[in-house]
Amino acid sequence: MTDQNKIPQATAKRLPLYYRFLNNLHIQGKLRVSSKELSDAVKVDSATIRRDFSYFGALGKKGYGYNVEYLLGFFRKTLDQDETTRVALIGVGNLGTAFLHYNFTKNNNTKIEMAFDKDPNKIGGEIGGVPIYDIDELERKMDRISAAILTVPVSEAQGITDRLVTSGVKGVLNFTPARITVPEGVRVHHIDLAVELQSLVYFMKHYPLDIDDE
Ligand SMILES: NC(=O)c1ccc[n+]([C@@H]2O[C@H](COP(=O)([O-])OP(=O)(O)OC[C@H]3O[C@@H](n4cnc5c(N)ncnc54)[C@H](O)[C@@H]3O)[C@@H](O)[C@H]2O)c1
Repeated sequence: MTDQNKIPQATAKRLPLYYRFLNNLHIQGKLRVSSKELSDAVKVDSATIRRDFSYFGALGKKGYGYNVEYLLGFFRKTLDQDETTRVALIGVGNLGTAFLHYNFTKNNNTKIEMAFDKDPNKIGGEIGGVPIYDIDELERKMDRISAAILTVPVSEAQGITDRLVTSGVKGVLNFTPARITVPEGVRVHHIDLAVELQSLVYFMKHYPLDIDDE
């Protein structure tokens, strides 16, 4: 097994991107891929790709590129593709409902197994094949769930997070604007579309891609 500690975090973050693209190539029967092709597809410059891949012991050959099968084998092991991570979603509102409809299992190894809400009209229902339980039953229902998606109102975020942590959750994908606090050993990734949009607009203004406009 490869020593994952040797891979820098920035590289590790790109692994799922690479994996998804290579898996599609593999399905199409492609045996090799050039760093240029990869770069165009995943929007990472080819120098970075070459550096990333050198950590995996995959050195591209000039005029040949990278062996798709070898890379996929490596990524599967590193990303533990064989083992599905069980995920719970808390808050089946606008955002939560959209996530439940989205099939996360199509391309990777995560699966939303269950959802929770406090609205009696939603409890007992099902969206995208995922059962919706009463939030009061969180501790009782959570079985081998290691990650959670948080799509509740901001005021509920910390309280729910505390309960998730007590139930053994080790990672939270936080869509609420709340800056939640967790004990050491629990990872929180915060996703804010407003920030992403602002950043896009900033780059559009200050780093325009269309050189004719300059
Ligand atoms: N990160 C982003 O880019 C982004 C974008 C839009 C919304 N949001 C945030 O995502 C969250 C959800 O937004 P939304 O538009 O889906 O809201 P929503 O009001 O449609 O949904 C919230 C859901 O949470 C449920 N809920 C409330 N309290 C609960 C509790 N204690 N336990 C379990 N469920 C509970 C409600 O019944 C409802 O179904 C909000 O915090 C919002 O600010 C984030």
